Amino acid sequence: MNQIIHPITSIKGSIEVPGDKSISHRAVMLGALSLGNTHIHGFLNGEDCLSTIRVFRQLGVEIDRVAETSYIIKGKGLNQLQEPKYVLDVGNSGTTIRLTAGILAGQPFHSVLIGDDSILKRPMKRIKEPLSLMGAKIDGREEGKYAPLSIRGGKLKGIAYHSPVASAQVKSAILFAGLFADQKTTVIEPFQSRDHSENMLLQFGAKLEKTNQEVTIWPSPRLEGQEVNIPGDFSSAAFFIAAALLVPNSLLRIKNIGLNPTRIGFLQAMQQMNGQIEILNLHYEGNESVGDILVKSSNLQGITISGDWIPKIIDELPLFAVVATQAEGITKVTNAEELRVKESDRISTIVNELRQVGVKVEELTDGFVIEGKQRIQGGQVSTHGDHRIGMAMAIAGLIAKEPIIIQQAEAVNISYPQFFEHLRQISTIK
Ligand SMILES: O=C(O)C1=C[C@@H](OP(=O)(O)O)[C@@H](O)[C@H](O)C1
Ligand SMILES: C=C(OP(=O)(O)O)C(=O)O
Repeated sequence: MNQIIHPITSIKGSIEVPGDKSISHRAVMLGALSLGNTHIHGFLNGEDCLSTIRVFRQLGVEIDRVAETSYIIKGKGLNQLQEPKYVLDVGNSGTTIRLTAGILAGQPFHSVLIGDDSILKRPMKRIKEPLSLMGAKIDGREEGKYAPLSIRGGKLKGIAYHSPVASAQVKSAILFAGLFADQKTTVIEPFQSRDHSENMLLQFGAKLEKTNQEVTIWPSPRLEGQEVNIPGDFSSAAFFIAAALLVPNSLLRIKNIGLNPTRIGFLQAMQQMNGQIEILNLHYEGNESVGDILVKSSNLQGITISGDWIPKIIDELPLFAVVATQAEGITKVTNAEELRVKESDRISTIVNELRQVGVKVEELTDGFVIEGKQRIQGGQVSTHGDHRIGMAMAIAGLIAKEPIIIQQAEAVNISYPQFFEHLRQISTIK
């Protein structure tokens, strides 16, 4: 499907975005492992989270949709998942395959995880290694480098693991496996990654201790079903933050957004670049901070981002590249080599798609450099099947000279099916 994005004159009004993708996955998984029912409100009905529901249904969990974004998960407890008859297909979702692998590592049965062409290229050694050290038998294509993954789980040993990457998916897979271990399990990260798993494990009654870069979990006798109210996804809100900052005469309120400090590196970057952004109505929902974001059009200044900032802005970096084209001076991102192993190689994809619409970008092995205040031309681009590339290029289209046509635009259904409709609602067209 092609989607045409026309230049607009302003962004106005207020908007709510769908539920947080990371939290939606985890609510299904921990709900499945708990005793009693888990009521989820504000679930993201994007393809990735629907893949998680499908996989856990195949593991014998009853999951009922009771309203548009509300589900009841009828928990099986830690030890009653069923051996699946068929392979488990995670679609496009890295979070589903890696976190589910952690849970399956603790199950006394065999299972196979597969996914789409993009999943088959994403690195799996990063979870195979620690889960194998814990005692699970895991194999995959090219000596365990890639899915399909075959897992024979069982009784696990607690380990202390220094993860070579700052990845919440790796950390969460190990912590979930740690629920089934014989003693405590510790994960140490080079930089802190998002901590939704830790927050939710605590909410469901697990024994866990954390500092910024180190988390320890103890094996659990049981988890208890919970009420989970999922806030809007900051990573989805980020597209509208960028739109309101870049399009002149804009004022936008984005309501009920998750503002977990490990997720809002993009917000901090925009503020450091002189973006006029206010947080209103800040409060806690479960263990997560939530609030409204008020954004005004702004004159942005270039900045440099690297190191511990990267995990906190990781999914917003393609969008950050689009914003950088409009900032005064030079914007530079380094240490972001993880971008190359996402749904697409997000460094080369965003660099190439921006070049398609006339932007000059320097590609680095671990990031990019963009000199700002460039005029974006119109033209044809493609998502390359990557939802975040599609939405980032749509924001470029709002401020381009001519319309931008986005090919394979259906990719946005992975994390934000209503994205184009919502964008239209807040846009004033020329
Ligand atoms: O745990 C999660 O929910 C996620 C972790 C991040 O991936 P990594 O763990 O690979 O960094 C992020 O890019 C992804 O969108 C969601
Ligand atoms: C990288 C992403 O997700 P996942 O790893 O779950 O496929 C993303 O949503 O940008």
